[in-house]
Amino acid sequence: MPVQSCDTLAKKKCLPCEGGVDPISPEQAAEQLEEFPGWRITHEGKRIRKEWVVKNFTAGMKFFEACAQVAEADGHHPDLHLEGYRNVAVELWTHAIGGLSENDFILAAKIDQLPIDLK
Ligand SMILES: C[C@H](O)[C@H](O)[C@H]1CNC2=NC(N)=NC(=O)C2=N1
Repeated sequence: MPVQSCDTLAKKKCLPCEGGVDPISPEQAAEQLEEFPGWRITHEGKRIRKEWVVKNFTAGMKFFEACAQVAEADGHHPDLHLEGYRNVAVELWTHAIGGLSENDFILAAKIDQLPIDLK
């Protein structure tokens, strides 16, 4: 996958993924993440993750609702974490291939454009 800007990726739509393709390599993922401030690679290169501290629990839930809208529109879904009532994390990976695909970076770009009430 060639390195793309967040803007370019945010204009794309996730494609249905039923498996049968190789995940993006950790090296390619690291290169692509240079375009994504605040995101990092986890799980030996199989996921990407970003964390925020939001104003309060409601702000976290509102952010998750906005993430849900984007996920449902694109048919690709994040893992959402809300701990300690305001520590929010989003993890993205393509379950069908057990690793990262372009879909994960498309969704990350769209999630980064969502409103979020920070602490
Ligand atoms: C057909 C459709 O692409 C699949 O059911 C989708 C749904 N959402 C998904 N979300 C994520 N993160 N990974 C998947 O493999 C996935 N598969």
